[in-house]
Amino acid sequence: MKNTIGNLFRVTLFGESHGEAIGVVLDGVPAGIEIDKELFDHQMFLRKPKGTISTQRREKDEVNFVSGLFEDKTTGAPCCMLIYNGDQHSQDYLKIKDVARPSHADYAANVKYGGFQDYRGGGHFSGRLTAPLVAAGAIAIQILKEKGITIGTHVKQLHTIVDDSFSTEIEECKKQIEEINQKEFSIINEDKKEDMIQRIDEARMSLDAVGGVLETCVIGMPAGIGEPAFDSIESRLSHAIFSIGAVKGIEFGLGFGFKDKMSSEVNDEFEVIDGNIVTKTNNNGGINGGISNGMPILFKTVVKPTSSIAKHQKSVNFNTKENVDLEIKGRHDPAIIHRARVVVDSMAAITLVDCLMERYGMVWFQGEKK
Ligand SMILES: Cc1cc2nc3c(=O)[nH]c(=O)nc-3n(C[C@H](O)[C@H](O)[C@H](O)COP(=O)(O)O)c2cc1C
Ligand SMILES: C=C(O[C@@H]1CC(C(=O)O)=C[C@@H](OP(=O)(O)O)[C@H]1O)C(=O)O
Repeated sequence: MKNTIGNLFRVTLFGESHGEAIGVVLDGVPAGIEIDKELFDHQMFLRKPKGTISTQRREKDEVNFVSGLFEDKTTGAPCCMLIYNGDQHSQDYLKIKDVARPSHADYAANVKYGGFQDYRGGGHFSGRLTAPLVAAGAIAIQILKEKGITIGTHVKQLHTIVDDSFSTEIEECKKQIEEINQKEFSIINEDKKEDMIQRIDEARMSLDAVGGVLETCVIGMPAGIGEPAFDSIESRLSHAIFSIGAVKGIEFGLGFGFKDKMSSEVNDEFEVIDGNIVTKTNNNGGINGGISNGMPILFKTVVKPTSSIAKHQKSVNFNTKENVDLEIKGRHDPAIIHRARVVVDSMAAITLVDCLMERYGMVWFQGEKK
């Protein structure tokens, strides 16, 4: 299994949804950082399921720092964060242990691990594993914040309901990011919120699920970060964002919208404002040649509808090789997208800290000497 991402700021993910615990080891954490407890707890809170629009599994998601923290500050040693599981209903999975849930990882994992994988709750493939990613991401977000870099993600589209986009005016966009980062349901145009929540509830009541599109903006990223070709910021971010279950697509800036445009319509022309080089538009999402150009980094992520739905489906028993009728019991998210938004922020932050470290070194982030 490949469970580590990052070059200098490295995240190793472990655990299973119905095992004793899940967690991360975060290596390359600069020393002397005092964890902002309020920000940390807030990030964990944003991922937690609430109400009827999320899974009914209720975990405490308390993060235990096992190492790397001394007298409230990071020591520079690997930071191991552990989250105990407590609300598993493993019997829900016993009956379907050899049946592939359509669009989930069961069949593929069974082939790869020869049936030894923990099938309960999707095991290591569960969305539950995003809790430790958010814990690691909270530290990355704090590190970026201290350097004036902010990240925000909102539900741009839920099924067919569309939210406004981030403002093209940087100060206004910064304000929007601050606002959405406080919201449990991340949306720019509040008038759309009830419709979206209702759509998720309708999906749940009809034993179905919905997906959508997240839009992410990073402001304050300095120009000149990233590498050409293989380690472009686009590839690094994509690698990280695709580690989130249910993500099926990502586009930067105008992305697929470039397909029917003329260059003269979409080229980002440069200009100098108050001595700073900026672009008039940002169709390239703040990245040229794989390297940041100082404009906001903009990308969209498609999150598919949750695969485990209660509606009757056709599948197979991969042991007996028989066709079977499947009705999934259990406590699943009728939509993932509103919880995934903070996971996207987290994975983006982890990636960008890593990219910044490669350019400026770890000392750039280190706390004041005692
Ligand atoms: C926060 C979060 C919650 C999720 N909840 C569920 C769930 O309740 N039921 C489910 O079938 N999939 C859920 N998923 C998605 C699965 O983890 C994912 O579909 C599965 O691992 C297969 O990966 P793939 O969809 O990327 O192919 C969730 C994902 C995330 C990020
Ligand atoms: C528990 C969480 O999400 C889980 C993600 C998940 C999946 O298949 O990804 C399936 C469900 O697990 P279970 O069937 O054990 O209730 C969700 O509840 C969480 O995110 O904390």
